[in-house]
Amino acid sequence: MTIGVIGAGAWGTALAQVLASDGTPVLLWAREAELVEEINSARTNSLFLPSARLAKNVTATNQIGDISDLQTVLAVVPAQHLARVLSDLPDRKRDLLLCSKGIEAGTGMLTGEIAAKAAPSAQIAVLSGPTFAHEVVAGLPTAVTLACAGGQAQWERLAPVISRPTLRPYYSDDLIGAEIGGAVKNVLAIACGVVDGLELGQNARAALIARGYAEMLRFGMARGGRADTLAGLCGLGDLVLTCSSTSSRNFSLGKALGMGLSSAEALAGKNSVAEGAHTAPVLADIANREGVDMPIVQTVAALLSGEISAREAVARLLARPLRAEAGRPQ
Ligand SMILES: NC(=O)c1ccc[n+]([C@@H]2O[C@H](COP(=O)([O-])OP(=O)(O)OC[C@H]3O[C@@H](n4cnc5c(N)ncnc54)[C@H](O)[C@@H]3O)[C@@H](O)[C@H]2O)c1
Ligand SMILES: O=P(O)(O)OC[C@H](O)CO
Repeated sequence: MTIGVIGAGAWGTALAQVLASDGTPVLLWAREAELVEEINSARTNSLFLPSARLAKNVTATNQIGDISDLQTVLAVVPAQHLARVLSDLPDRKRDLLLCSKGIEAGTGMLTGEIAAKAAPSAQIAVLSGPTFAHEVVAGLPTAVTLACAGGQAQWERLAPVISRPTLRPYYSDDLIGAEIGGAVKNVLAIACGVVDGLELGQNARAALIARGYAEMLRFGMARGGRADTLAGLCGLGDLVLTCSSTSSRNFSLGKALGMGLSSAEALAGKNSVAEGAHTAPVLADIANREGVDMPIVQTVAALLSGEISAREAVARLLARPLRAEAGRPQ
């Protein structure tokens, strides 16, 4: 059974390759015509994942209609483009796995809400977790959360289709928790990158991870997600990964901000996406509106907009009133 993958960025390419590693045919939709040609002839993706060497059972196409009849489709385009791209895919009853991590600017929609609108006949699942694409494509062991809207029945259908010796999914039925973990950790990784850029030390980074996790939990639970989901691969697991490495585009963006660049300077000329830069302002707005205390997220949004400098961002967080660590803010 052929698996469809929409989006040939780093993550779509890595997923296509790992799924093809047992001989399964994979059809990969790339937006860039020259990339289709490169994947099908040279079996590489020099634009988004230069380390990848793709199996011959990965076929690229520029026509999203070619994916139409496939029963299992992974959507791996940046969250800001998901609605547009899905609107080009004929709506069918199928399993649609959402693999991007972000909140749509303007609407504040999570990827599941975007997909429910654009692909109402599909049964949705969210695949998320600590997953650097270059490690997955190299065949290194990786575990993810697979949150299934269709519950156990969908999981039993999808688990054998998605699992591979180096890709281990864990079942969840909490789509909101899985989506929020992935979206919020990107913003927190920017904050941790700032700490690195300013050379503030590892104590500060660990403090940001722990206090950031408290923000992720508050927001996730306010939106109906569960704490045990956010304690798992798609929440804490991904937070720790992304906050610890310059392999993360979000962490690297934060590091550049910490070193004194503006967000425009730090993002200039990049063809890869740092989702946290798009998610931070909309997440900060939603948190404000809904009264969810998210000081780190608010500070990252202010830094990205140029309202404050990196040093002012740190000073702002350190000057907050003292409070209890656990429970609701007083
Ligand atoms: N790279 C990773 O390691 C990784 C891992 C897990 C999840 N993700 C998530 O996967 C999603 C895709 O990220 P990526 O790393 O594959 O992307 P990328 O940064 O490697 O590439 C950018 C992607 O955006 C697409 N794009 C650019 N403009 C577009 C437009 N107007 N319409 C549609 N598509 C457009 C490009 O075709 C390309 O596929 C993001 O939400 C990201 O957070 C990435
Ligand atoms: O490079 P980043 O910051 O987009 O992170 C990639 C993945 O989401 C890590 O799980």
